[in-house]
Amino acid sequence: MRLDVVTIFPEYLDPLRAALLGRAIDRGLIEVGVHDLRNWTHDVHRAVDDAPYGGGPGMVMKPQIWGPALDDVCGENTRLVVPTPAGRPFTQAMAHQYAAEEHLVFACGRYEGIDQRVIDDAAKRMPVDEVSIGDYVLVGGEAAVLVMVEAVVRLLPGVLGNARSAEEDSFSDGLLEGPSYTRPEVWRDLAVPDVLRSGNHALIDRWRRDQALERTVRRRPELIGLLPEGSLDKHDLKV
Ligand SMILES: Nc1cc(-c2ccc3ccn(Cc4ccccc4)c3c2)n[nH]1
Repeated sequence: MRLDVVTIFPEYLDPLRAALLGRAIDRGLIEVGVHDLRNWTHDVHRAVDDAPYGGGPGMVMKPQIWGPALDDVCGENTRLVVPTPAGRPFTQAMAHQYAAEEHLVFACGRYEGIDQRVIDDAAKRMPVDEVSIGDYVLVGGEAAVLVMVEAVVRLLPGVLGNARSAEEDSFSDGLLEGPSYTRPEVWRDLAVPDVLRSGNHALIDRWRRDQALERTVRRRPELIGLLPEGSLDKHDLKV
C-alpha cells in the first residue's frame, strides 16, 4: 500500500515515521509520501487561502492550488480521503476497507476547509470520502490523518507481528474490550479477579465475554442494536 498526505504542515506528519508505522515503512510494508501544499503555490506569498464567497468568518483553501497538487499526487487507483467535521464517521469497518486499497491520498485542510469544487472535481476521476473522526472540532485535518493511518496500517499483514493480531480487536465481535490485568496479583489493595488466575479457560472466556457485554451495554448501548443477528446467545441475554 502507498499513502500520500498533502498538507501545509508536513512536520505534523513526522509521527508517521516513528514506532510501529516507522517500522512498517522500513520493512517495505507501506510507502509514505508527505507533500507540502505550498509547493504548488505560484505567488511570492505562497498563498493557499482566500476569503469565503458569501462572507462569514475565516478563510477557505484555494482550488487553484489544491487541484494541481491532487493531479500530481493522485494516480489511477487512488482513493482520496478528506478529513472534515462534516464527514461520514470513520469506523473500524472503514479502516478494514481502506487497508485493502492500493493507494490512499489524504488531503489535510486548514482554516474553514477546502473549496468544495476540489472534492467535486476529484470525484469525477476517483472515489472520494469526506470523513469525520468524531463529533468534535479540530483545527485541521492532520491529526485526523494520523488517527486514520494508524487504524488502517495496523490491519496490514505483518505490521502487528505475531504477538497481536488485528482479528482479536475489540470491535471484531462488535463489543467493547473488557478490562485487562497483569502482575502483581494485588496492587494498592486491588486484586486481579480470581477467575483470571483459575486456569479454567472456558470460564475465563465466558467471564471476558460477560465483561465486554456489560461494558458495552453501560458505555455504548447503541452498539448492541448493531450486532449481527444471532450474536447474543441465551447466556448473554442473562448478563
Ligand atoms: N472529526 C473532525 C475533523 C475535523 C477537521 C478536519 C479537517 C479540517 C480542516 C479545517 N478544519 C477546521 C474546521 C473547523 C470548523 C468547521 C470546518 C473546519 C478541520 C477540521 N474536525 N473534527
